Amino acid sequence: MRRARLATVLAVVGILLFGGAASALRDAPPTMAPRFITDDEGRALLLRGLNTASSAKSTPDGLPILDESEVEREYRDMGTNVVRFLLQWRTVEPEPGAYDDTYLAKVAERVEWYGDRGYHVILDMHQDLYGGAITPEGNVGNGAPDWATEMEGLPVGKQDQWEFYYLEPGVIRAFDNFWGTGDAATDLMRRYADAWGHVAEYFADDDTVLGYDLMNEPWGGSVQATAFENGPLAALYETCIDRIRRVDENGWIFLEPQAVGVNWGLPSSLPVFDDPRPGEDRIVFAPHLYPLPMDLGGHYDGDGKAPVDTTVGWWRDNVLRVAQRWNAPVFLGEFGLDATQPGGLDFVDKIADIADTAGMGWAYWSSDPGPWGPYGGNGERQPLVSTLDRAYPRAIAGTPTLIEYDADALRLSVAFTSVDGVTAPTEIYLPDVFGNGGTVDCGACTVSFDPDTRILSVTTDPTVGEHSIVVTTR
Ligand SMILES: CN(C)c1ccc(C(=O)NC[C@H]2N[C@H](CO)[C@@H](O)[C@@H]2O)cc1
Repeated sequence: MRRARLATVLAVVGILLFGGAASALRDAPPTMAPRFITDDEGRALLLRGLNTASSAKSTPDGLPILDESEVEREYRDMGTNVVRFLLQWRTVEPEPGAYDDTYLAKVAERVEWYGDRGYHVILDMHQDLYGGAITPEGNVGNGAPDWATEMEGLPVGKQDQWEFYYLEPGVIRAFDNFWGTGDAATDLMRRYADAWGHVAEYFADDDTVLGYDLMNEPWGGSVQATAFENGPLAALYETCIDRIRRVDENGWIFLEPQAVGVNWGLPSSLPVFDDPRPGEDRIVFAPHLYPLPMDLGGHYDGDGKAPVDTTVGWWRDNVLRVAQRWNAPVFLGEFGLDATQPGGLDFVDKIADIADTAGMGWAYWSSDPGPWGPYGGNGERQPLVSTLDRAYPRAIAGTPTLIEYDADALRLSVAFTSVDGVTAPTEIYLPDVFGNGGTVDCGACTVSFDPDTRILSVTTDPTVGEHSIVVTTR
């Protein structure tokens, strides 16, 4: 088994190196996402937040272990403005065609906790390894309900590394039957899309729900890469978009590429999707980032930094190429690590800096207590809190052209071009260390600071084309 695993690793590394080299030979990508998610005032949103929460994968009710005081604490400590909130298909639709609105009401209650604090909520239909029914104990996979899990008696052998369950015959068959790429032509994809239609109808009028992340880290089973992304995955997304747009014309729709390869920096070949809504498309490219050198046990320190920097560079360029091809915003739905490992906080800083300059939103994986999260097992604040507590422009009154935060110098620089009809102020979150509103250089503008929310509002003249705002400590 060890030889097989080594072969797998070497094959993956080889694919990655080839993919990276190929990436380097392609046209230079843009330096910033071509579009941004916008709010009702037309401002460009820069979303910063957490995934809440992995615990939802295993709770009987499919809800994250969370109370309102933890939402309050997250805002007070880190000033975040988005949450990627995990849903489970198993609890949305516990029986075929029977939707659990009691569960959705509990989700809505939690959405309100965030909305009361100025957050946007992205609903993530989460899965890992298809669903709980892939093993008798139900403690390996999550997402799909048992009734939608058709393994046809194929085995799922015990694996000491969870990722290897994806290669087990029973898991592959479950995915193939979902995608309709196996022998059994099932209607599971349609049921999944109908479930999204129900969720979207339930939240269509909830202004706190920004949109819908259609499937977490899709896996094609026996169909992989371009054949998967351009085949069954594209078909699922098109069907879900249709169901959602029948009931919600305004929710943003977050589409993830396949996880394998793209999480590490290889290019996605997802096709361009049509959004039938009136007005501008509201489709967001929503990849995850987990550099392979770190997935293989490397740390972001010493000699370990260079290979991570290289693959993260490929990831950024390939993601921006898709964003350019789609003319879409980018939301990094997951990045994270054991932040207590050597270089862990430097890695988080690096990714947050890249997302700033590329105009990408992000949700850190995850809010769950433990070494990956901002709080420890006893709720104690960990160094990651300060790393995530960054100044950032939550909402920008135009098209951003520069977003840069120097965490050492404590200086935030924002530049943007005015957009007709956008007159609401640019809103900037400032950590405590900036003092009461910081020192603002913004030319002819007016500023106000709310010491409770720590939001600096900068009103600029919409008749002036270009604007620059630099904030330093008071
Ligand atoms: C083989 N396949 C399909 C695979 C392998 C590895 C990951 C992964 O590490 N994902 C990163 C994190 N994302 C999930 C939650 O979305 C976490 O459980 C993982 O740590 C995904 C898929």
